[in-house]
Amino acid sequence: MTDQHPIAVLGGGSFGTAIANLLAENGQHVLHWMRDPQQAEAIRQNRENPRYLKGIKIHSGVEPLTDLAAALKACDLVFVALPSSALRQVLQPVSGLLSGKLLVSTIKGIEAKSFLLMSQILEDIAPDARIGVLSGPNLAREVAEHALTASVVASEDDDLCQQVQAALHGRTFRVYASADRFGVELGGALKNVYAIIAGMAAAMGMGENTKSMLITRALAEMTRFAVKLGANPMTFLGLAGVGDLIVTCSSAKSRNYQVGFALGEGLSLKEAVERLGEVAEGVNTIKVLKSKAEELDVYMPLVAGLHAIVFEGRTLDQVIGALMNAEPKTDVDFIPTTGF
Ligand SMILES: NC(=O)c1ccc[n+]([C@@H]2O[C@H](COP(=O)([O-])OP(=O)(O)OC[C@H]3O[C@@H](n4cnc5c(N)ncnc54)[C@H](O)[C@@H]3O)[C@@H](O)[C@H]2O)c1
Ligand SMILES: O=P(O)(O)OC[C@H](O)CO
Repeated sequence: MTDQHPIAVLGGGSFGTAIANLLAENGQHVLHWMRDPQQAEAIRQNRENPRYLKGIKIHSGVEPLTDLAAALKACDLVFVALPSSALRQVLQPVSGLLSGKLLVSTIKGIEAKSFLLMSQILEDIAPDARIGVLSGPNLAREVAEHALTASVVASEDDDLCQQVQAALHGRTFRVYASADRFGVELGGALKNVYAIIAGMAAAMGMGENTKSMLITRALAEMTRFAVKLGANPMTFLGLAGVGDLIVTCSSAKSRNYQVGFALGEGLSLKEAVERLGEVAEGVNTIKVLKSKAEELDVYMPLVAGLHAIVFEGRTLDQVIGALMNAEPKTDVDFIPTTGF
């Protein structure tokens, strides 16, 4: 199904560019909003976004533009691929144009002051909009290079899910639907923190057993936290939970993993972030998550350990020692005891 209207993608970084290209390859006319006029002009001229997706040809159906109001007025379906730190600042001033729109956040972050997820911020800014999220194991470069990929669109609004599936589903990109917007979105935000830890472990030369332990204990920890917030633990067994956790904790293409790798090599957080030069949402999530876990009294030793290394001056050896010597725990917290 081809939408009558163009589709807007907000954000000129790697994921916005990858999503814009996918939509255009599916026959959609895409208005790709970015703040940088030079970047928009370069894409218009050269059909490439060299800073964020070097070497990827941008489809002729993608129209880069810097007039946000024009993009929003022309489109009903809007994908939002901005850094979490920019969301309010970009969309609050144009909130009057968002009423009735289908707003789909691809942002994997948490607002520090409020602990709101990005689709909750969209609700706050645009109470009359229809809201969804897109999340899953979706490294932008691999999406753009047509690696076979699956994602999840999540919303209480079934029609929104169907419209997103119709627009994005293609030869190399498969979109599953979920009604659990909160769980899907929370999984995407939480896994970034564990990818930093996995990158650190890789830099220290740790083995495959260690990687597997980290990913599995990360899943236990994030699920425990999510359940405390009222989320459905089963969602964490899907693409946007364990699926995204695996890819981000395993791939040097992940920016969060790269930050962790740099920390493991001995760089400071500031140096690691500067060397990356792109968004690694997990960096901001560490503090927010640590304090929320304490407030809710949820046991999150990996988050606490990472926080201790990055913000409390503890060494990797001290934290690893404390983690390995901690009292043994139960493997799986949420085993149903009836119904089998
Ligand atoms: N890159 C991926 O593989 C990937 C995959 C899925 C989801 N995401 C999520 O998508 C979101 C965006 O990430 P990305 O990878 O595209 O980031 P990126 O680092 O590749 O690019 C960020 C973009 O945002 C723009 N930007 C920054 N501040 C802005 C502002 N105030 N106003 C307007 N534009 C601004 C930058 O100019 C840049 O174009 C993040 O939350 C990320 O977690 C990324
Ligand atoms: O590069 P990262 O670490 O932001 O991860 C990208 C995506 O979230 C992977 O699904």
